[in-house]
Amino acid sequence: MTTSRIRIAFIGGGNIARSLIAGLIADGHEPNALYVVEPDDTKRGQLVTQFGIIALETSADAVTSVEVVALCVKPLIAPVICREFAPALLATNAQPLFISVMAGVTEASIDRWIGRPVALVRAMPNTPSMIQSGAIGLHANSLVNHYQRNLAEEILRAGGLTRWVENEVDIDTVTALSGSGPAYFLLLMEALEQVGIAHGLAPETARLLTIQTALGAARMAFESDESPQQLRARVTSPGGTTERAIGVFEAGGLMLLVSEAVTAARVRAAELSQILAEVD
Ligand SMILES: NC(=O)C1=CN([C@@H]2O[C@H](COP(=O)(O)OP(=O)(O)OC[C@H]3O[C@@H](n4cnc5c(N)ncnc54)[C@H](OP(=O)(O)O)[C@@H]3O)[C@@H](O)[C@H]2O)C=CC1
Ligand SMILES: O=C(O)[C@@H]1CCC=N1
Repeated sequence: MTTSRIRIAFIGGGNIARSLIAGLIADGHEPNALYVVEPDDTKRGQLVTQFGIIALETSADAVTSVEVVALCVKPLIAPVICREFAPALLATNAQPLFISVMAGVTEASIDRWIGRPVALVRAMPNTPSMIQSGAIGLHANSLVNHYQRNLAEEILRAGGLTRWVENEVDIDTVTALSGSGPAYFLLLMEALEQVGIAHGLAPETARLLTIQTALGAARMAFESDESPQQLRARVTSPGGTTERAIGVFEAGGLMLLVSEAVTAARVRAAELSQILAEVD
């Protein structure tokens, strides 16, 4: 079977599932091989209309008839959904590959809620996967075979760039860096746009200049062999305007602030793991 016909069931049809579904379809995946389990009637209807995929109300049928189950619900309802489909899974010989995108939900917790160890890849995508520009960290447990590892990578690559990490705990760092990362860059863009407007630019001009600057900086960093630091030095003329602005960022402790913010996100991922480790 070609990968484009592999049956994948998404449990939860929210932001991140939609990003991945959009990426897969843009990459040529057959919509009628994609299932989404979503309790809300209106959302189910929208998913069918938008993507032409198959929407189901409950997960039990889906998990026993697909090759891949993608767990895309909020971390705190992970125990509920695993327990919802576990009896159906345990009653059959179905051995789907599980892909979990849930922040802070450990492989051990998922095994415990399902009631037996399963082949599981933890993936940490981000919302730019919607336009195939995602950054996605992956970790496989010991039950994932070579074929499933390649399959998981191929599925997630439809959303953007993929990188495997060595240890499961590294997924918390990926979550804090690139999972949440689009929000950090967008926050800076919000700030630049607002200050442009405050200094008299037309709102549309401030927004477009900000967006294009972010895009240009990202593309330059992506396409160049030089580091962001080296590229930054080329914008920063001695005695010029950039140097003055960078001085203000440095005096305000930007590097430390970024470090504290990313560490806080990582700590939150670990907290979620801890809270959920206590749920049977
Ligand atoms: N958003 C992001 O940038 C990223 C998110 N993640 C992870 O992805 C996961 C999903 O996040 P996100 O997509 O933003 O969240 P959303 O709230 O957008 O999506 C979750 C979806 O699950 C649905 N749902 C609730 N209960 C059930 C159930 N019993 N069975 C099936 N579906 C159910 C919700 O429906 P309803 O709203 O009707 O309750 C909702 O549509 C999270 O675990 C998060 O950690 C990972 C990387 C990035
Ligand atoms: O904020 C969150 O918890 C999720 C995980 C990474 C991005 N969004």
